[in-house]
Amino acid sequence: MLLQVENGSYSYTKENPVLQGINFSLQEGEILAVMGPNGIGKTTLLKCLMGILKWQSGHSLIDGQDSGMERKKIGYVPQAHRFSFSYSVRDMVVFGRAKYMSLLVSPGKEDYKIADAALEEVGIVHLRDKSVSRLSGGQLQLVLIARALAGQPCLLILDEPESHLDFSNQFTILQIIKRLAKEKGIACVMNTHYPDHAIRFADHILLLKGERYLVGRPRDVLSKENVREYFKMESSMERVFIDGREIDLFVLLDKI
Ligand SMILES: Nc1ncnc2c1ncn2[C@@H]1O[C@H](COP(=O)(O)OP(=O)(O)OP(=O)(O)O)[C@@H](O)[C@H]1O
Repeated sequence: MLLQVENGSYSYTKENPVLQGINFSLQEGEILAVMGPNGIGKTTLLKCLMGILKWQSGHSLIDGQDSGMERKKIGYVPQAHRFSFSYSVRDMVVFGRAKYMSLLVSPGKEDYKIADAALEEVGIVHLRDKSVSRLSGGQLQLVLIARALAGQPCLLILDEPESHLDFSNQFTILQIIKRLAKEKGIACVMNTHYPDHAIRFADHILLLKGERYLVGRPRDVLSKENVREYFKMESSMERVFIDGREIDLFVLLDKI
């Protein structure tokens, strides 16, 4: 078991508990999509997993060790907001090595080698010398994934990795995440607002709702009944065959 969360709870104020008694686990190479209405606690969960916020009860373990002690094993991919500074893509990616470097020490040959391999892994070697302030949103998202990869994580945490991207770039990013998970065995936890992305790319969904939550296979978690209860929407999921492929199609029908 790579990631294990046991009885995790967190609240910013006593009156409003955000996460209560969360339990789930993730194996190497598995993708967990975290879903739920706005303001329900998805980002808070990611922050607890990364140790930016401390669980108030319970804990999370990576490879059986407290995740606070294993922070180097976690790579974080924030949402892609434009940078105004003019680092090159390569320098930005080598920042992913910072956790292995002592203060005031510059990255060495080996760090650049690992950064270059990360650029290659996500297919952006051609952007290597470009300034990060001159990238499109999709390119920047790939740079942020490469930066996280340069840290050689076994757990990637991604905050809405496909937000602000056109549907083609959304697909590209999610395919890359899936490939990294399956080929390199990296476990991924990503927040998403898109049910069809979770169904297509995730192995499990964690659906949050106030004091409750559900965790399980996408098809089970996003059942008609659950979507009605958690999002107040009518929906339907159909299994279809297109070009010889079996695909679960999720459709939102109406607000209740
Ligand atoms: N620093 C903070 N202090 C107090 N309350 C906070 C703080 N950060 C978040 N909250 C509250 O905690 C709850 C969960 O916030 P969180 O950002 O985790 O939600 P979310 O599910 O990620 O939302 P969204 O889908 O809109 O991004 C919200 O009610 C929010 O107002």
